Amino acid sequence: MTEALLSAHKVTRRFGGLAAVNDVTLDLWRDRIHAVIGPNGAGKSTLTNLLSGDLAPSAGTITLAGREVTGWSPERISRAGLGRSYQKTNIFLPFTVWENIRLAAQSRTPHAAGWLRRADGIAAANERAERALELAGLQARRHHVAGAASHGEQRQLEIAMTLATDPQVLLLDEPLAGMGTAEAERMVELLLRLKKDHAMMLVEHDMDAVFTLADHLTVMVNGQVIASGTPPQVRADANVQSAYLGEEHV
Ligand SMILES: Nc1ncnc2c1ncn2[C@@H]1O[C@H](COP(=O)(O)OP(=O)(O)OP(=O)(O)O)[C@@H](O)[C@H]1O
Repeated sequence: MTEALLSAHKVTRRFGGLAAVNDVTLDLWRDRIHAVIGPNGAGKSTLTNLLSGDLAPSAGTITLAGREVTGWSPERISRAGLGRSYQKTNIFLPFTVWENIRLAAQSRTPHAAGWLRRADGIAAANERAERALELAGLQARRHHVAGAASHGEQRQLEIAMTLATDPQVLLLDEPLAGMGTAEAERMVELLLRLKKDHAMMLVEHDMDAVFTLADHLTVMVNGQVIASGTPPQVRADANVQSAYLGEEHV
């Protein structure tokens, strides 16, 4: 059996007396979407920050593609194969869609000495950017100024910029936030396309999308995992029903 691409083992993060993430264990596998859900303040963003290296855990270990990465900087974790989209946009609005993706791809180019190696790096960055543009379905928007793109297209662009760094693991923080029905449907299709070559963790409040997309669900409340399993298993869990889902998905 192949191993998980990303594993968090008994990860805890305290802020003073508060355990925002408390003893959380979770595995992300290629070709699977793992949704993390829970009410506001449950610890989902803190967990994402721990996995991406934006925060260091107070306890526990994180392994990425077979290497322990606990305490590594976000840049080093990104180079090791983790891509993360942020709730707050990282897009340069005056630049075109292509320029934004190209810049993200270039951030992965080593600062090689010598013009030949630099030229190789530039060609590789162009290829990564082309692939990301196509995967995200933004070819027709290539020359559009990012600031003039719709909200849904800007979210697609954020994902394309993440893809341009060639990640194996994707952490997506509310990719459907603020979207209308048609935009949300396009994003769901995109995420299903991306699942094929990536391990994906999805933090999302849109329960229809979560139950459409997720192969595995982890439910957090007050920093702790209260349930973890397939969507039918989680749907049937009495604790989850009372803590979070209410009646509509039962
Ligand atoms: N830097 C920080 N310092 C102190 N407390 C924090 C910090 N970041 C988060 N917290 C607290 O940790 C808890 C978990 O917050 P977190 O943002 O991870 O929850 P969340 O599930 O992502 O919520 P939401 O769905 O609203 O984004 C909350 O009580 C929050 O106030």
